[in-house]
Amino acid sequence: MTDSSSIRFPDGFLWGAATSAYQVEGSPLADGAGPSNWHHFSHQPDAIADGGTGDVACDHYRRYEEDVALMRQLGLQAYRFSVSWSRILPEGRGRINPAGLDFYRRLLDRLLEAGIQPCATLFHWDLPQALQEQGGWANRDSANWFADYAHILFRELGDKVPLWATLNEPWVVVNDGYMHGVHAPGHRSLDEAPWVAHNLLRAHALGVQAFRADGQGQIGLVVNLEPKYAASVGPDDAAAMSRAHAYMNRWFLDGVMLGSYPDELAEMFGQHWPRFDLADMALLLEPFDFLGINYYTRSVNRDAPQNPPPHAESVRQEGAEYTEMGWEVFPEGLTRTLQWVKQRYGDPPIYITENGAAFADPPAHNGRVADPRRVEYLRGHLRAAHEAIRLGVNLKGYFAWSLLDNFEWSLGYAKTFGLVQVDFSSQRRTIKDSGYFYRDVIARNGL
Ligand SMILES: OC[C@@H]1[C@@H](O)[C@H](O)[C@@H](O)c2nc(CNc3ccccc3)cn21
Repeated sequence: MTDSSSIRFPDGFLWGAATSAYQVEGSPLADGAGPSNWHHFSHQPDAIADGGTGDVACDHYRRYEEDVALMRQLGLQAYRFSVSWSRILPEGRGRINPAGLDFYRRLLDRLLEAGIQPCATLFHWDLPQALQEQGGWANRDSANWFADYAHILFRELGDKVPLWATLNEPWVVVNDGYMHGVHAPGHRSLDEAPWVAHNLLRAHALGVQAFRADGQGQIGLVVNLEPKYAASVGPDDAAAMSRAHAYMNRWFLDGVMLGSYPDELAEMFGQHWPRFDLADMALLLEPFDFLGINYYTRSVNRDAPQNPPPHAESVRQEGAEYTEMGWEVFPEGLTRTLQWVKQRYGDPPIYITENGAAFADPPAHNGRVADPRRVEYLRGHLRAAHEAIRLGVNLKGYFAWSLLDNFEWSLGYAKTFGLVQVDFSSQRRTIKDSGYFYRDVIARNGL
């Protein structure tokens, strides 16, 4: 039963949609750009479910003006995108590629002309391959490479970007790229993973310091959070839930908000968990302006001692609705997560920087794409976000994931999250029913 009571968000609440460079741009080597580790990884045999790569994607590098026009049609107030590091610095550091900067200047100018606020993420997983070959995030120098890159963007683009994010979801880089090997660079190393996490957070902190010296506007960190539940009332499953919570939700936020890592991590990594310098942990506390939270689902966990950290596995819930990603539709988890962040980390300003769902959409017919499940997913999560505001959470805005159907990393192009359908054979865009629903939400500033 859909709750039909109308709700209104606070005046000035920011409504946007999000993408990332490697998932939408295509033209990965155009105009002097260097290869990223995702360009390298996606071209490895069997790395991507459907054999897809980011070589073309949504062709956004060339069609960005058409896509900004779509954003205007949707009435977006903001657009969250990421900058391809290897377009700016083809070797990851040193020589700057002016054509790379020029692309983002053109995109920013079109956005500002359209009255759309840019929200730029510096790193959304696509590390220059040249730096990956020097150890990537496992190399302690990576934090300095990132700070130098950030400094260039703040200097060259800073007058056009009011909202910056340093990193998108460091947890996924560690978990998928270094623990399970299903994302670039495809490593499986209990020794590398803790150092990669630490260097990512050092990079974030040095990036914020660079911003304080050269930037304008506000800067934040984007993390993915999932509320963890126990599959049973037994102690083993309760402990598994606690480990899973520490591993996904607390690892990075405790690091940058509390200056320490959860004790459970040293316990679950054992001899693989390093001793971190106190000076490093003090650096991590560099204050930033907002927290970006990416919310999609919850997970229900049971003990799984045979698994790598967190020695837990998720349990499918009978009777629950699931998306094409196998993620339970659980909007109440968003309210709970936002409240948890408020209470644990001192009520920071928060943007929901990603929320959305992959469903099997029908092909466009007569200029329409019926995606009722996505409409209901968005409706339910917007209600949950509003409930969090009612409970006192300092929620400043919401970005739907995603503006466009796009390259879903190791899953290729089969999983579609867009408010706008992309026919990848013709590159034709069609606004889905969920896009028109979201347009009306923005126009009403509510439901
Ligand atoms: O999977 C949908 C999106 C993805 O396209 C974005 O690039 C990325 O920022 C993103 N993060 C999540 C949520 N976190 C997550 C959890 C487990 C594995 C992978 C991602 C979902 N998504």
